[in-house]
Amino acid sequence: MVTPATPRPIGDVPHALAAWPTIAAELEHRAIAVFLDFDGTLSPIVADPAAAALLPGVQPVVARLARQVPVAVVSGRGAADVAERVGVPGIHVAGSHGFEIIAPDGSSHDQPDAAASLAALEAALDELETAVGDVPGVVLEPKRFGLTVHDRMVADADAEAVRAAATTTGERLGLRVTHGKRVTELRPDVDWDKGRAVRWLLDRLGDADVVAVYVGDDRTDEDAFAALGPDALTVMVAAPDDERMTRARFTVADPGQVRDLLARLADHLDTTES
Ligand SMILES: O=P(O)(O)OC[C@H]1O[C@H](O[C@H]2O[C@H](CO)[C@@H](O)[C@H](O)[C@H]2O)[C@H](O)[C@@H](O)[C@@H]1O
Repeated sequence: MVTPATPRPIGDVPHALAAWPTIAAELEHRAIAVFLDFDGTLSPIVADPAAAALLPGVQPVVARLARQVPVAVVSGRGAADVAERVGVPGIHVAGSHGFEIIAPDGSSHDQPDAAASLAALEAALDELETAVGDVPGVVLEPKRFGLTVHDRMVADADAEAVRAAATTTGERLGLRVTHGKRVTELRPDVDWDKGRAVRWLLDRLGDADVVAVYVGDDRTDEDAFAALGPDALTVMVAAPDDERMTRARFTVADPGQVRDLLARLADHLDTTES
């Protein structure tokens, strides 16, 4: 059982690139597995969720890492959607916040209790199409095991009503409702999240001593930081003046610094033996 690290203000968390010598020493001669969030981590946040794409230079470094160590992308997006956007073969992809996992050989694993919520998710989509589908700027993004209601492109005057409608509908249908970066997310109300998915993947890698490197930017990534505990190399993507709390051990400011950190990790793996 892992004891989660204690949350602290993001501004108090050391910067991963400044702390690189310490990190490199910690990783020396250790087996590593890399877990990466997508939106806000590998891909800059943009207004239209359909337009999100890897930051230039990220794909080659993720591909390079995937040739060195196990790599998984862990996203709130649907697994097929995020796999296509990342476009790197040989990696695991955990989509719908970890409810659907695609292995490098293409085989897939759905969290077994999630299917019971498929009817509720369909009903939520129908209801919200009627209730808020015509509000200018609203984007409804259904995934295999989730529904995201986006309000980033909605006028400020309407955004709260959109969030309230999504919350009310989700709760009435027995779904779990969470709020992220200008999104209301509906998913199965099952004891499963990115943290459980990452631990599930680690169990299958078959090396109890592997060090998990996890990089993410949002509340759902905090579930992974908590599940991995203080021995993992957890990195929060956030500006130093961000007022949130995090359980991550390090920060970087943006996806450009994520790319730089991953490149350092790949260089390190080239020069050391695990
Ligand atoms: O776990 P993640 O990979 O970070 O996915 C979380 C949600 O990210 C996406 O929405 C966010 O990014 C959009 C594109 O930059 C942005 O428009 C939106 O405001 C953000 O919340 C994605 O569209 C969702 O499905 C994910 O659940």
